[in-house]
Amino acid sequence: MDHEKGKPLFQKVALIGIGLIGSSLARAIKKKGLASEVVTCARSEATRNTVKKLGLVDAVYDTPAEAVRDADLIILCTPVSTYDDLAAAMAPSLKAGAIVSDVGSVKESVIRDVGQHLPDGVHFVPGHPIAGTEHSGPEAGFAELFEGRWCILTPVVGTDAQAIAKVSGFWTALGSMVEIMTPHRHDKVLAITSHLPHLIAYTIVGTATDLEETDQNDVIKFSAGGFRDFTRIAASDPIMWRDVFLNNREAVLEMLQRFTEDLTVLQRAVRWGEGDVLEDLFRRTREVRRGIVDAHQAGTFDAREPDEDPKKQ
Ligand SMILES: NC(=O)c1ccc[n+]([C@@H]2O[C@H](COP(=O)([O-])OP(=O)(O)OC[C@H]3O[C@@H](n4cnc5c(N)ncnc54)[C@H](O)[C@@H]3O)[C@@H](O)[C@H]2O)c1
Ligand SMILES: O=C(O)C(=O)C[C@]1(C(=O)O)C=C[C@@H](O)C=C1
Repeated sequence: MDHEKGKPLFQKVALIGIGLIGSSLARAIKKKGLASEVVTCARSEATRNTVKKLGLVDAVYDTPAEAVRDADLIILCTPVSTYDDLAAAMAPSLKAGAIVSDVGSVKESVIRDVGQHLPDGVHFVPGHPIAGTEHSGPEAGFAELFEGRWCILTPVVGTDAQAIAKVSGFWTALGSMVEIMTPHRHDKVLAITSHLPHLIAYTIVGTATDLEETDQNDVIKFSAGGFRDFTRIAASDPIMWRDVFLNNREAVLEMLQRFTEDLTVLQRAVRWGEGDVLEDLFRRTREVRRGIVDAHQAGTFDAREPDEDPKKQ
C-alpha cells in the first residue's frame, strides 16, 4: 500500500511512550504527513512539558486510555516489560477496526503480553524497526532514523491482510524496508545480531571498569579505537536492555552458549600459539564485513553505514 503524497495514511496515530523511538516516529510522521493527528501520553508532567515544548505531537495525555481513544493506529514505544499493563489499560478504549502495533526489540513475549488483552475486531501487527542509537528520551529522536533501515513485522497467522498492508505501507513511507517473519525467527536472529553484541559490550566495559584504579585511568585515557566503539553500545538505555534480556531469555542463552564455545576455541588458540586458527577466523570475519559493505553499496542491505549517523558520534 503506497503512500499517496499529501494524503495521510491514518486519521489519528497514538504513540504510547515518546522516548528515542516514539519521538523519532512523531517527527517522521509529521515530516511525511502520514497522519492528520498524532498524540501521545507520558506519566510525568516534566516529560509532558518537554514534549509540548518540542512540538512533537498535537496532544499529550496523562494516560494511554485517553491517548488511544478514536485512534486508527496505536504504536507501543515503551520498554517491553511495560506492554502487558499498557495493553490492559488501553484495551477498553480501543475503537473497532483499530490497528495496534509496537516497536519492541523482542517479539514472542510481546505477542503473548499484548495479544491477550486486545478485543475482537482490533488488529495486532507487531513490528520492530532495526534502527536506533545509544541515546534515549524525547530529545534524542530524529525524523530520519528509519530511512534505509529494515523494519521487521511479525504478525501471527490469521492476522487481517489489510491491516498488515497498512502497517507495511506506513514503514515504507517512513523510508524503511519491510520484512515479514515469524516472531520465533525474529527473536533468534536478533539474539545474535543485536542482543548478544549488547551483552558483550556491557560485559567488556564492565570488566574494564573493574580493573585496579591505575589501569582504569589508562583505559579511559587510551580508549580511542575498539574499546570506544564498545562504550557507545554499552551506553544504551539500561531499562530497555534489561527488558530485552528478561524477555528473550532462551534465544539469548542459546547464542551465548555457542559464543562461549567459540571463545574457548580462541582462548585455546591464544594459549597454545595456534596462529593458523586465529588467522583463519580473522580472514573469514573480514569477508563478512566486506560482504555487508558491498551489500550496502549495492543497496540490497541496510542502506546506511552506522558512521554516517550524526547522532552516533
Ligand atoms: N533504542 C533503540 O535502539 C531501539 C531500537 C528499536 C526498538 N527499540 C524498542 O523501542 C522501545 C522504546 O525504546 P526507546 O529507545 O525509545 O527508549 P526510551 O527510553 O528512549 O523511551 C521509552 C519511553 O517510554 C516511557 N515509559 C516507560 N514506561 C512507561 C509507561 N509505563 N507508560 C508510559 N511511558 C512509559 C519512558 O518514560 C520513555 O520516555 C523499546 O521497546 C525498545 O526495545 C529500541
Ligand atoms: O545502533 C544502535 O545503537 C543500536 O543498538 C540499534 C539496535 C541494534 O542492535 O542494531 C538496537 C536495538 C534494536 O532493537 C534495534 C537496533
